Amino acid sequence: MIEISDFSIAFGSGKNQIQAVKNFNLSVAEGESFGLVGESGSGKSTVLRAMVGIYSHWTGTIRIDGQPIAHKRTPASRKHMQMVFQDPYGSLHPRRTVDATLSEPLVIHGLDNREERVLKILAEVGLGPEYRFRYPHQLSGGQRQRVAIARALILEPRVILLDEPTSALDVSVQAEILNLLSALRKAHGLTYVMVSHDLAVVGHLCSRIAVMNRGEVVEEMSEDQMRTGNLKHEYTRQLWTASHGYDRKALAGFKEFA
Ligand SMILES: Nc1ncnc2c1ncn2[C@@H]1O[C@H](COP(=O)(O)OP(=O)(O)OP(=O)(O)O)[C@@H](O)[C@H]1O
Repeated sequence: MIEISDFSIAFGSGKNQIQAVKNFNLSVAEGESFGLVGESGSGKSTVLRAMVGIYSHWTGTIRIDGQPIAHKRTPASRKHMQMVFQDPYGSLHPRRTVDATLSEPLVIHGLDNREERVLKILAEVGLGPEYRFRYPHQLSGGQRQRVAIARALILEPRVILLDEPTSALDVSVQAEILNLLSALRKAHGLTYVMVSHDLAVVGHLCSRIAVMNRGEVVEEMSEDQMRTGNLKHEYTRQLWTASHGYDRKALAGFKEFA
Protein backbone atom coordinates (compact mmCIF):
# COMPACT_ATOMS: atom_id res chain seq x y z
CA MET A 1 0.00 0.00 0.00
CA ILE A 2 2.82 2.45 0.87
CA GLU A 3 5.95 2.23 -1.27
CA ILE A 4 8.82 4.63 -0.71
CA SER A 5 11.80 4.26 -3.02
CA ASP A 6 15.11 6.00 -3.15
CA PHE A 7 13.86 8.77 -0.88
CA SER A 8 16.44 11.42 0.07
CA ILE A 9 16.20 14.84 1.67
CA ALA A 10 18.76 17.41 2.82
CA PHE A 11 18.49 20.66 4.78
CA GLY A 12 20.64 23.76 4.33
CA SER A 13 23.26 24.26 1.64
CA GLY A 14 27.00 24.24 1.05
CA LYS A 15 29.18 23.38 4.03
CA ASN A 16 26.19 23.49 6.39
CA GLN A 17 24.12 21.01 4.45
CA ILE A 18 22.69 18.10 6.46
CA GLN A 19 21.72 14.98 4.56
CA ALA A 20 18.81 14.09 6.86
CA VAL A 21 17.72 10.93 4.98
CA LYS A 22 19.44 9.12 2.13
CA ASN A 23 18.30 6.34 -0.21
CA PHE A 24 15.45 5.35 2.05
CA ASN A 25 13.15 2.52 0.95
CA LEU A 26 10.02 1.29 2.65
CA SER A 27 7.17 -1.01 1.80
CA VAL A 28 4.12 -1.26 4.06
CA ALA A 29 1.15 -3.51 3.27
CA GLU A 30 -2.48 -2.47 3.77
CA GLY A 31 -3.49 -2.94 7.42
CA GLU A 32 0.10 -3.36 8.57
CA SER A 33 1.69 -1.47 11.43
CA PHE A 34 5.25 -0.51 10.60
CA GLY A 35 7.72 1.09 13.01
CA LEU A 36 10.71 3.34 12.41
CA VAL A 37 13.14 3.55 15.30
CA GLY A 38 16.45 5.28 15.84
CA GLU A 39 17.98 7.90 18.04
CA SER A 40 17.25 11.61 17.91
CA GLY A 41 18.34 13.14 14.59
CA SER A 42 18.39 9.85 12.67
CA GLY A 43 15.77 11.15 10.20
CA LYS A 44 12.63 9.31 11.32
CA SER A 45 10.29 12.31 11.67
CA THR A 46 11.58 13.82 8.43
CA VAL A 47 10.25 10.80 6.51
CA LEU A 48 6.77 11.23 8.03
CA ARG A 49 6.76 14.99 7.49
CA ALA A 50 7.63 14.51 3.82
CA MET A 51 4.82 11.96 3.47
CA VAL A 52 2.21 14.46 4.67
CA GLY A 53 3.69 17.32 2.66
CA ILE A 54 5.21 19.39 5.49
CA TYR A 55 8.54 19.06 3.62
CA SER A 56 8.35 19.14 -0.15
CA HIS A 57 11.98 19.31 -1.33
CA TRP A 58 12.65 15.58 -1.27
CA THR A 59 13.73 13.32 -4.13
CA GLY A 60 12.62 9.76 -4.87
CA THR A 61 9.10 8.35 -5.04
CA ILE A 62 6.35 7.89 -2.49
CA ARG A 63 3.43 5.81 -3.73
CA ILE A 64 0.12 5.11 -2.03
CA ASP A 65 -1.84 2.31 -3.72
CA GLY A 66 0.53 2.57 -6.67
CA GLN A 67 -0.13 6.31 -7.18
CA PRO A 68 2.84 8.66 -6.69
CA ILE A 69 1.98 11.37 -4.15
CA ALA A 70 2.55 15.04 -4.90
CA HIS A 71 5.29 16.91 -3.03
CA LYS A 72 2.72 19.36 -1.69
CA ARG A 73 -0.24 18.38 0.45
CA THR A 74 -3.56 18.19 -1.38
CA PRO A 75 -7.10 17.89 0.06
CA ALA A 76 -7.23 14.31 -1.27
CA SER A 77 -3.96 13.33 0.44
CA ARG A 78 -5.23 14.84 3.71
CA LYS A 79 -8.27 12.64 3.52
CA HIS A 80 -6.21 9.47 2.92
CA MET A 81 -3.34 10.10 5.30
CA GLN A 82 -3.25 11.88 8.66
CA MET A 83 -0.53 12.44 11.21
CA VAL A 84 -0.54 12.39 15.03
CA PHE A 85 2.25 14.45 16.60
CA GLN A 86 4.31 13.97 19.74
CA ASP A 87 3.06 16.93 21.70
CA PRO A 88 -0.74 17.05 21.86
CA TYR A 89 -0.68 20.41 23.66
CA GLY A 90 1.34 22.04 20.89
CA SER A 91 -0.69 20.43 18.12
CA LEU A 92 -4.11 21.53 19.45
CA HIS A 93 -5.17 25.17 19.13
CA PRO A 94 -5.36 26.55 22.71
CA ARG A 95 -8.44 28.70 22.02
CA ARG A 96 -10.42 26.06 20.15
CA THR A 97 -12.78 23.68 21.91
CA VAL A 98 -12.60 19.97 21.19
CA ASP A 99 -15.76 20.41 19.10
CA ALA A 100 -14.20 23.19 16.99
CA THR A 101 -10.99 21.17 16.48
CA LEU A 102 -12.89 18.08 15.35
CA SER A 103 -15.45 19.98 13.24
CA GLU A 104 -12.90 21.99 11.25
CA PRO A 105 -11.78 19.15 8.91
CA LEU A 106 -15.45 18.24 8.36
CA VAL A 107 -16.27 21.82 7.32
CA ILE A 108 -13.22 22.00 5.01
CA HIS A 109 -14.18 18.73 3.31
CA GLY A 110 -17.87 19.63 3.14
CA LEU A 111 -19.05 16.67 5.23
CA ASP A 112 -22.45 16.78 6.93
CA ASN A 113 -23.84 15.18 10.13
CA ARG A 114 -21.06 16.97 11.97
CA GLU A 115 -22.43 16.65 15.51
CA GLU A 116 -23.02 12.95 15.07
CA ARG A 117 -19.54 12.39 13.61
CA VAL A 118 -17.88 14.37 16.44
CA LEU A 119 -19.71 12.45 19.17
CA LYS A 120 -19.00 9.12 17.48
CA ILE A 121 -15.28 9.73 17.12
CA LEU A 122 -15.05 11.04 20.72
CA ALA A 123 -16.65 7.82 21.95
CA GLU A 124 -14.22 5.78 19.84
CA VAL A 125 -11.23 7.42 21.51
CA GLY A 126 -12.78 6.90 24.95
CA LEU A 127 -14.08 10.42 25.64
CA GLY A 128 -17.69 11.06 26.61
CA PRO A 129 -19.87 13.92 25.29
CA GLU A 130 -18.93 16.03 28.33
CA TYR A 131 -15.51 16.63 26.72
CA ARG A 132 -16.97 18.16 23.57
CA PHE A 133 -16.84 21.82 24.62
CA ARG A 134 -13.65 21.71 26.67
CA TYR A 135 -10.48 23.60 25.76
CA PRO A 136 -7.07 21.85 25.63
CA HIS A 137 -6.01 23.32 29.01
CA GLN A 138 -9.05 21.62 30.59
CA LEU A 139 -7.79 18.17 29.53
CA SER A 140 -5.05 15.86 30.82
CA GLY A 141 -2.11 14.98 28.56
CA GLY A 142 -3.64 11.61 27.71
CA GLN A 143 -7.05 13.16 26.97
CA ARG A 144 -5.38 15.75 24.70
CA GLN A 145 -3.67 12.98 22.78
CA ARG A 146 -7.04 11.20 22.47
CA VAL A 147 -8.46 14.39 20.91
CA ALA A 148 -5.47 14.58 18.53
CA ILE A 149 -6.11 10.94 17.52
CA ALA A 150 -9.83 11.73 17.05
CA ARG A 151 -8.90 14.67 14.81
CA ALA A 152 -6.64 12.40 12.72
CA LEU A 153 -9.45 9.84 12.36
CA ILE A 154 -12.44 12.09 11.72
CA LEU A 155 -11.98 12.16 7.94
CA GLU A 156 -11.79 8.35 7.98
CA PRO A 157 -8.29 8.10 6.48
CA ARG A 158 -6.68 4.73 5.68
CA VAL A 159 -3.17 5.64 6.75
CA ILE A 160 -2.12 7.18 10.07
CA LEU A 161 1.41 8.43 10.63
CA LEU A 162 2.35 8.47 14.31
CA ASP A 163 5.30 10.63 15.33
CA GLU A 164 6.30 9.64 18.89
CA PRO A 165 2.62 9.66 19.90
CA THR A 166 3.28 8.66 23.52
CA SER A 167 6.66 10.13 24.39
CA ALA A 168 5.19 13.28 26.01
CA LEU A 169 2.97 11.17 28.32
CA ASP A 170 3.37 9.42 31.67
CA VAL A 171 4.30 5.75 31.40
CA SER A 172 0.87 4.53 32.62
CA VAL A 173 -0.91 6.78 30.10
CA GLN A 174 1.50 5.66 27.34
CA ALA A 175 0.20 2.09 27.62
CA GLU A 176 -3.44 3.29 27.45
CA ILE A 177 -2.79 5.28 24.30
CA LEU A 178 -0.86 2.42 22.66
CA ASN A 179 -3.72 0.03 23.43
CA LEU A 180 -6.23 2.53 22.04
CA LEU A 181 -4.18 2.92 18.83
CA SER A 182 -3.96 -0.84 18.48
CA ALA A 183 -7.75 -1.27 18.93
CA LEU A 184 -8.52 1.54 16.45
CA ARG A 185 -6.24 -0.03 13.84
CA LYS A 186 -8.03 -3.33 14.12
CA ALA A 187 -11.52 -1.77 14.15
CA HIS A 188 -10.90 0.41 11.06
CA GLY A 189 -8.34 -1.70 9.16
CA LEU A 190 -5.91 1.22 9.35
CA THR A 191 -2.31 1.18 8.16
CA TYR A 192 0.19 2.74 10.59
CA VAL A 193 3.70 4.05 10.22
CA MET A 194 4.99 4.88 13.67
CA VAL A 195 8.17 6.68 14.65
CA SER A 196 9.82 6.41 18.05
CA HIS A 197 13.24 6.43 19.64
CA ASP A 198 11.95 3.71 21.96
CA LEU A 199 12.03 0.17 20.60
CA ALA A 200 9.79 -1.11 23.42
CA VAL A 201 7.03 1.37 22.46
CA VAL A 202 7.25 0.55 18.75
CA GLY A 203 7.46 -3.18 19.52
CA HIS A 204 4.13 -2.91 21.35
CA LEU A 205 2.29 -1.73 18.26
CA CYS A 206 4.28 -2.76 15.19
CA SER A 207 4.86 -6.12 13.55
CA ARG A 208 7.83 -4.95 11.47
CA ILE A 209 10.43 -2.35 12.36
CA ALA A 210 13.15 -0.55 10.42
CA VAL A 211 16.08 0.78 12.42
CA MET A 212 17.53 4.10 11.27
CA ASN A 213 20.92 5.55 12.03
CA ARG A 214 22.23 8.80 10.52
CA GLY A 215 19.59 9.01 7.80
CA GLU A 216 19.82 5.40 6.65
CA VAL A 217 18.05 2.16 7.45
CA VAL A 218 20.63 -0.16 9.02
CA GLU A 219 18.38 -3.15 9.67
CA GLU A 220 14.82 -4.38 9.41
CA MET A 221 13.44 -6.50 12.25
CA SER A 222 10.62 -9.03 12.24
CA GLU A 223 8.40 -9.79 15.24
CA ASP A 224 10.47 -12.91 15.79
CA GLN A 225 13.72 -10.98 15.93
CA MET A 226 12.14 -8.48 18.33
CA ARG A 227 11.37 -11.31 20.68
CA THR A 228 14.66 -13.18 20.42
CA GLY A 229 17.11 -10.31 19.83
CA ASN A 230 18.70 -12.27 17.00
CA LEU A 231 19.93 -9.16 15.15
CA LYS A 232 22.74 -8.47 12.70
CA HIS A 233 23.73 -4.86 13.27
CA GLU A 234 25.43 -3.88 16.51
CA TYR A 235 23.50 -0.59 16.73
CA THR A 236 20.22 -2.54 16.55
CA ARG A 237 21.42 -4.93 19.25
CA GLN A 238 22.20 -1.95 21.48
CA LEU A 239 18.70 -0.51 20.93
CA TRP A 240 17.24 -3.93 21.69
CA THR A 241 19.25 -4.27 24.92
CA ALA A 242 18.28 -0.73 25.98
CA SER A 243 14.60 -1.56 25.44
CA HIS A 244 14.89 -4.33 28.04
CA GLY A 245 15.61 -1.92 30.85
CA TYR A 246 18.72 -0.64 32.53
CA ASP A 247 21.56 -3.12 32.41
CA ARG A 248 24.74 -1.49 33.71
CA LYS A 249 27.12 -4.07 32.26
CA ALA A 250 25.50 -4.04 28.81
CA LEU A 251 25.32 -0.21 28.69
CA ALA A 252 29.00 0.08 29.65
CA GLY A 253 29.87 -1.84 26.46
CA PHE A 254 27.83 0.48 24.16
CA LYS A 255 29.58 2.16 21.21
CA GLU A 256 28.95 5.65 19.80
CA PHE A 257 27.09 5.46 16.47
CA ALA A 258 26.27 9.14 15.94
N1 LIG B 1 13.41 21.92 9.10
C1 LIG B 1 14.68 21.53 9.27
N2 LIG B 1 15.71 22.37 9.02
C2 LIG B 1 17.00 21.98 9.18
N3 LIG B 1 17.36 20.75 9.59
C3 LIG B 1 16.39 19.87 9.86
C4 LIG B 1 15.00 20.22 9.72
N4 LIG B 1 14.26 19.13 10.06
C5 LIG B 1 15.14 18.16 10.41
N5 LIG B 1 16.41 18.61 10.28
C6 LIG B 1 17.64 17.82 10.54
O1 LIG B 1 17.50 16.57 9.90
C7 LIG B 1 18.02 15.52 10.73
C8 LIG B 1 16.94 14.49 11.00
O2 LIG B 1 15.93 15.08 11.83
P1 LIG B 1 14.62 14.29 12.29
O3 LIG B 1 13.77 15.24 13.07
O4 LIG B 1 14.02 13.61 11.13
O5 LIG B 1 15.24 13.21 13.26
P2 LIG B 1 14.49 12.22 14.23
O6 LIG B 1 15.18 10.91 14.06
O7 LIG B 1 13.04 12.25 13.99
O8 LIG B 1 14.84 12.81 15.65
P3 LIG B 1 13.87 13.33 16.81
O9 LIG B 1 13.32 12.09 17.43
O10 LIG B 1 14.78 14.07 17.73
O11 LIG B 1 12.84 14.19 16.15
C9 LIG B 1 18.55 16.21 11.99
O12 LIG B 1 19.93 16.39 11.84
C10 LIG B 1 17.81 17.52 12.02
O13 LIG B 1 18.57 18.51 12.67
